Amino acid sequence: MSKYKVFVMRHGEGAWTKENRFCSWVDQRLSEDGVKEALACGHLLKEAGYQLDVVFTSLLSRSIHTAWLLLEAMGQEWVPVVRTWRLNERHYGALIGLNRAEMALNHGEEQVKQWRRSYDLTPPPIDESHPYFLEIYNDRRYSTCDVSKEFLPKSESLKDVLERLQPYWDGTIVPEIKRGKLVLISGHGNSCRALLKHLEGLSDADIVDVTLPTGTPILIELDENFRPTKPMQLLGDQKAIQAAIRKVEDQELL
Ligand SMILES: O=C(O)[C@@H](COP(=O)(O)O)OP(=O)(O)O
Repeated sequence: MSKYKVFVMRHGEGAWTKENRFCSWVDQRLSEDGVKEALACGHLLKEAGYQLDVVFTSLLSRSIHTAWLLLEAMGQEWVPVVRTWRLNERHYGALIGLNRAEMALNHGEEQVKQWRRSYDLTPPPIDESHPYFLEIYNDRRYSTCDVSKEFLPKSESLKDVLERLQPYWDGTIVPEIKRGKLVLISGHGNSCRALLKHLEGLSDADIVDVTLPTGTPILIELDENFRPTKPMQLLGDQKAIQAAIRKVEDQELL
């Protein structure tokens, strides 16, 4: 029997999703479609009668704006929004800013798929010569983290994301859920995949086939031991959701 419910969602479409570039820790805003997606999620949850108690986001604007828009559409703007770097998108290292299809031209589609979806492959790290290095590491938000700047990642596999996310899930989010709070996590494609791997008990091989569309709330129902009681549910029009998943999967195609 389900004791707890939690929503996990990837933010609305970001400006660089449209340009097919690895965005990762670069702070791009939502595209016009991304704004519409976030509002539509809010309407969907409102119509279903949900009342949120707390929303967790990353430190990146696209995840925070998604939370704000969703809460506005629900008429629940007062609900606390808690930000943490531990929900940031996976750090794509030297791949940040690069176009996926161009990468496939140079390295092959299979290599790009491996970089994007494998569990324990870490892309080459970012270094100071990278065009976005200073923009990321000189940003004041990263002085507010619970680890000092020099220990923040320079590249991450999905496994690394789960390792930095899990202590926050266990220590901060789970206690809120246990207190009976309805929690929504407005995260990113890969921070949400890491969390779903953990919650759904997916194998390293199975997580490779999980791709998340933007702006789609995923409802997870858990028993008292935080084990799923039913398959996760992507809420909304199922045909549109499948099309949106295919669109993300096809980003590395030539
Ligand atoms: O970093 C990015 O560009 C995407 C994920 O890229 P893929 O893993 O799908 O290539 O993250 P998000 O848009 O969810 O913040």
